Amino acid sequence: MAAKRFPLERVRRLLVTGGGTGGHVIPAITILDEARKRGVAVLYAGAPDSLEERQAKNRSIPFSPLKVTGFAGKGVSEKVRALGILPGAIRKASLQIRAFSPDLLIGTGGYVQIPWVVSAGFSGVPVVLLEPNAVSGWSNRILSPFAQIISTIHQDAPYGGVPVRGIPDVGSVERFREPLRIVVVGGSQGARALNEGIPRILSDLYGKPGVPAFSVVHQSGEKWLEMTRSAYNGAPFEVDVCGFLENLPEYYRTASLVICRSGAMTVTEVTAAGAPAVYIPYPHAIGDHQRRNAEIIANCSGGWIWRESLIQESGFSHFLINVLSNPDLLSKTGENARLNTPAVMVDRWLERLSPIWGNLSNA
Ligand SMILES: CC(=O)N[C@H]1[C@@H](OP(=O)(O)OP(=O)(O)OC[C@H]2O[C@@H](n3ccc(=O)[nH]c3=O)[C@H](O)[C@@H]2O)O[C@H](CO)[C@@H](O)[C@@H]1O
Repeated sequence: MAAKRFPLERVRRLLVTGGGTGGHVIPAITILDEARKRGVAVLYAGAPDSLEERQAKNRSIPFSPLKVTGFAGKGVSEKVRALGILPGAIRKASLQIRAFSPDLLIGTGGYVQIPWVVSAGFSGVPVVLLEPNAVSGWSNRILSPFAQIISTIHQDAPYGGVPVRGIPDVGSVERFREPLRIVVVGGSQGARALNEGIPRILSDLYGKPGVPAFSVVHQSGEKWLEMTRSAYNGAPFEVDVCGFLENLPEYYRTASLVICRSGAMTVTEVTAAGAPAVYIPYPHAIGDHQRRNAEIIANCSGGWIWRESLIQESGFSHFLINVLSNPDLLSKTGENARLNTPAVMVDRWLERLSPIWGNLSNA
């Protein structure tokens, strides 16, 4: 079969930058994999000894490490140190950009992208920034003057949507047959509050009148793995606790209920899979962006939001009993989520950029 045309056909050399957390790394890898499949020369730029470097190495994607420090939420002295590193980092990024000579740079977020986006902007390389959150992150906000396109989560915006590797086929999935499958996900680093709270809550409600039998998969983050495993000791149901799960969308595809944080990619993948979910936003996220991510879906009746500080109260257990015993409600909620997902197949997302890219390269 003939290879599909690369949507940005004038792009022969693509530089992607962005990292720090899974929410920035996963879309970067998705875009890089797709471009490489189309015969485009790629380079991934991020921090040394990081999740992005490990993911690039696992896939043999050429990686350019550059040390930068974050500013947001830091004290004054750390901010000054971060600013001090920046000019040198911008110089190094400029040299790398000159050597690699990309036709396009795509930034997927995080402070690691700053020197690359600034250098690309000054070198006349077109820049696309992806913002997968409902509220713009600080690095995207300060970098926006360097970008030709800022891609947002809004499907109806000209360059909107969040690129994913696949939209799960859920046609034949029987989500609500007993035992139900509950998937608990804390995000790329895990979530302490979910690891500490959810095992006891689920253990207590198992076997309550009206609650169907269920099994649990719990992604804890590597750091909390042992603690979370012991929190499930003696649980009356089948449970699998993992630090990191390689193919989370596959778990969402068959989940009866997901209990999770509301990081941008988590919301994108859960909704793309049509999974009903209880979102428990990280309360200290900058600008409360996790709450805003979840609100977009909850406002379409595609999920529920619970405040972290309330999950230990009896109201949360009653809520879980109510939804678990109501397959119609679960099913309708999952369907609403799927209809309102920000997820777009990565090739389609790249195609959406084509018109402006065509104009730029003719300019
Ligand atoms: C605490 C915090 O500030 N978190 C931020 C971080 O979250 P975080 O890094 O947790 O990001 P997301 O929830 O957006 O995405 C996690 C990504 O990692 C993948 N994954 C995760 C766990 C695992 O075991 N296996 C796996 O593959 C998921 O499939 C997903 O693609 O970046 C997001 C994107 O800007 C933000 O919205 C979040 O607020």
